[in-house]
Amino acid sequence: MSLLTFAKIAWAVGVVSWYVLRIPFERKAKRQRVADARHRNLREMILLSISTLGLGIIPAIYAATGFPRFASYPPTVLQVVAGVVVFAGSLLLFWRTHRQLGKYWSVTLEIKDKHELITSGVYQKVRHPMYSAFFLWGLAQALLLPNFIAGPAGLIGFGILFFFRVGREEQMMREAFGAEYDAYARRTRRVIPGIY
Ligand SMILES: C[S@@+](CC[C@H](N)C(=O)[O-])C[C@H]1O[C@@H](n2cnc3c(N)ncnc32)[C@H](O)[C@@H]1O
Repeated sequence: MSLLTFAKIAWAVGVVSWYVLRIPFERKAKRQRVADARHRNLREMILLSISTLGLGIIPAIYAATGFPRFASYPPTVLQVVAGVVVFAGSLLLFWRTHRQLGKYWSVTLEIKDKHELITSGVYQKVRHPMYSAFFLWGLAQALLLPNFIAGPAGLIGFGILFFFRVGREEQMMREAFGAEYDAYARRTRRVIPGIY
């Protein structure tokens, strides 16, 4: 098997693992009644579509067909090994964030019935560890797919979702939790502990 084929398979295994890992949490979260869905709107759907394009559709087309071929370059062993390690770290972080958010998790922005603010564990130092995990996934994609378009598409697609969503998510949390969220925001960063 060539290094390129191995890298593409590693990327696909990572994506499928993420999908499978999420199934039980998705079921659990769906059972919880939604108290505030004001922020679940067309803008959110467009942002989610852009993210899916970058993290799923563009790399899947590249992995299956090699398109766009002109933007491809030969991968190195170090790059592929780093990609596998980063994807594994991303999946571990996903699992931990899902376990901690539990029934309060949602794909879009919403507040559940009797929603509680989680501030411990992976939520102790950063307010958006699940988004940190998505950025790690994007980085793993850039390392595993040696193509100047399909590789960075995940970081760009998810980056657009993140930067247009994060302020609104924090505003929604502030409205729901008031001073408790303000205090939490003061002692944490968004996605990188101690930095941002
Ligand atoms: C896709 S999840 C992402 C959560 C968080 N931004 C993260 O990156 O870990 C979005 C939902 O999680 C919920 N949420 C976000 N931060 C939370 C927290 N610290 N405690 C409880 N629920 C939270 C919000 O209700 C939001 O609709």
